[in-house]
Amino acid sequence: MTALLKIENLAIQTGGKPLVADVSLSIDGGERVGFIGESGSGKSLTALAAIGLLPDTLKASGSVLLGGREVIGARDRDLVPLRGTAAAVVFQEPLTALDPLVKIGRQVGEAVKRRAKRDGATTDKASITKEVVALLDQVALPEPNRIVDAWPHEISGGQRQRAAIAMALACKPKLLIADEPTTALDVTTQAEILALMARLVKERDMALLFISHDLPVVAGAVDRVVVMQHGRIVETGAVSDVFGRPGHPYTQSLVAAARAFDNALEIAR
Ligand SMILES: Nc1ncnc2c1ncn2[C@@H]1O[C@H](COP(=O)(O)OP(=O)(O)OP(=O)(O)O)[C@@H](O)[C@H]1O
Repeated sequence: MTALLKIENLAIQTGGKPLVADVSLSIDGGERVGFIGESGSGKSLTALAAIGLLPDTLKASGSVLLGGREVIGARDRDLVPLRGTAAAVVFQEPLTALDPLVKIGRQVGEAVKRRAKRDGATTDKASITKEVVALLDQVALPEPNRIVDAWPHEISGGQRQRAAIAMALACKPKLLIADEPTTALDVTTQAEILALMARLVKERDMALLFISHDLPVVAGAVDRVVVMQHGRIVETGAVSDVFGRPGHPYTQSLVAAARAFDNALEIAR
């Protein structure tokens, strides 16, 4: 089977300074992979490189095959058809994806329309609206008919993240990249969004690249984990192996910190 995403020897630099080095990683259809590591370890840059969204000031080398197409060095217009279809991204802050000046229904509708055009399906207003409402319903937004007409600031942070997920799903991506999708949310909402993503990934048989610095969150969301430190992969393997018997000192410290936190909660109970 061809991998959905195959990264080989990825390096990212700025003005000669290495930010990411020697990253190789492959994700097959339906696989759920977690990226874990401290802030600044290169997780987001690796994910952006995977879909060709690195800022122009950064230089990438190596190879990134997304849906069988080389991303590094490709022209942006050649990558546009891959984005949303081969892979779609959900960012930490939903307003990265949502335009604050455009109503939710119209934004999700634009994404649905792009998909319909690509598939040669009808793009009349009634069918687009119907699909938008169905998508908002799938991400469990209450009263989707009202939310269609809402501005982003009129709904909660958790609801905005649900709307951003609906937009990401509109093009039926094979791989969903979630970059700290719950970090900006309160704990209860975090749990709801994680449960939603787990359900959608399963129902739609998508692969998942889940980026987080929160070890318990990653452990619950994926099967395989990649640990990054200082721009390099230091350990990779099945969640149960890496977190159960961490080999690298950095992973050991992450696991120890998560255990200490768990114990503190236990004592407080
Ligand atoms: N546009 C940029 N120009 C220069 N350096 C950058 C740029 N974007 C990120 N960096 C640097 O690259 C390194 C890796 O950043 P990256 O955002 O990938 O980390 P991360 O692991 O995703 O962290 P976080 O969890 O905080 O998002 C950091 O040192 C960061 O400061």
